[in-house]
Amino acid sequence: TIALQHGAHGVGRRRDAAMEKWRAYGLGQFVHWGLYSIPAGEWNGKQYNGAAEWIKSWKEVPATTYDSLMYQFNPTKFNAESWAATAKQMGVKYVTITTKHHDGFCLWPSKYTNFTVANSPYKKDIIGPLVKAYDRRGIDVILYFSIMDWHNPDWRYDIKTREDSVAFDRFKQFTRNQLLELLTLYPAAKGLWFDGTWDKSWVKQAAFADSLEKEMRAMRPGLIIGSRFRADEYGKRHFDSNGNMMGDYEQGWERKIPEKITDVHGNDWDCVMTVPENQWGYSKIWKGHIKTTDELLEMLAKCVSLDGNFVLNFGPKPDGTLRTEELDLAKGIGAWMDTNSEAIYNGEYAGLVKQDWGYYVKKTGTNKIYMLVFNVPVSGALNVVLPSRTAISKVYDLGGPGLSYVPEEIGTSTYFIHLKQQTFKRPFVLVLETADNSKNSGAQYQKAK
Ligand SMILES: C[C@@H]1N[C@@H](C(=O)NCc2ccccc2)[C@H](O)[C@@H]1O
Repeated sequence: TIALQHGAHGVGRRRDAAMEKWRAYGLGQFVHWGLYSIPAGEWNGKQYNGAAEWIKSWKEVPATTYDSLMYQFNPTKFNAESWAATAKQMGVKYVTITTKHHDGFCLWPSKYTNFTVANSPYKKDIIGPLVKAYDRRGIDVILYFSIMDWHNPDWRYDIKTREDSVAFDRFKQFTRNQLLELLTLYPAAKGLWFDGTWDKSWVKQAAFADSLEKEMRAMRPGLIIGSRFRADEYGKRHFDSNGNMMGDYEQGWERKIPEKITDVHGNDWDCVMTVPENQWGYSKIWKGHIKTTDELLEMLAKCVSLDGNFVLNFGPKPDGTLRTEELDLAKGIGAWMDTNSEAIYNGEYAGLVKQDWGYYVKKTGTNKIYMLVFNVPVSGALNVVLPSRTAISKVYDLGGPGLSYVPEEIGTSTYFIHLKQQTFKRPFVLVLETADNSKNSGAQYQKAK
């Protein structure tokens, strides 16, 4: 191993209560809201092809003109309680909310810049009411913060000159001030989701970022910070020069999901996902494929089956309301969660051979295994292979009370579960209870029917 001054602070998973709770969330909500929600991917009647929250970087958009959008920010229909109620009904256990995106506009009245809600027609703090509304419903709040800040004149993409260095030192103090301000103003926040940390200027700040991370953790014991915050002194991000993960969970899964368990290296992680292909902020026109409820449920199942959390993004409208498509998805996911959420919450990798019919989730600390079924085989028989010396002791359908199954043993710890109906409209969950059958030598196979 390489001697590192600013590498990972620990090896392996955090075992404290705060992180155990984070690990158990399963389903989360992301909220991207800010000045970019006003143009919503369009400028002077022309569509911007990139992500709506990046429109300030579009050559057609003069930065100062973009910044004057602050004088139009007046979400008269904003109601934190209704956003939180929608999230509660959807079944999310945590929410990640943008406090400041790359454009530099702050949704809280920061005293370190004028580019905040305080100087908009709306005037009021947005973050405070959101933290309160979600927190009192038992939904933990994580604050998203972009290090990259296109509004602050001291921001640099790289540090080449003495002047760059002097300016960026001011920027680092500004960043530290804002982060300590957020932790002070919103003590209920359980974590920080950092973004905009890939440019050389920040990657070179291993020492500063390391001490800032330590300072924030000291200020808020249990604080959860992901792998995207800081690099080690060799510029290594997410995993340090010894291959140890930075931070408490891997933050590399942006709009993508790991395929197999070895892709996650035994770490905690979350996948953040957009409903359209690549729009986080509100975009007037959603181009390309819009994910359906069942697609999103399958992504959720896949993430939880591989030891991760699935975080679905919402991009509220400039008036503060949620768009219909997102409300409908929240309702559809919520309806499925009403019946099946026990297969999602406190779920972990079951360690079983992956089958085509769907995903296994093991209930942490139990021998209960859930089968989340998305693809019913034409045979109607779901194959289950358990570790040798393990048997199925019980199988029942989470959705159909009283619907239970007698598995057919077709080999050592190998079974078919014969479904009783052919067509299913929605993904469904079977619950497996297993037992150790090591005492049975040469188990008697059920005669094939
Ligand atoms: C959570 C999303 N991250 C912002 C972004 O700039 N992503 C670009 C990116 C894509 C993949 C790895 C790092 C950065 C997007 O604008 C969203 O805020």
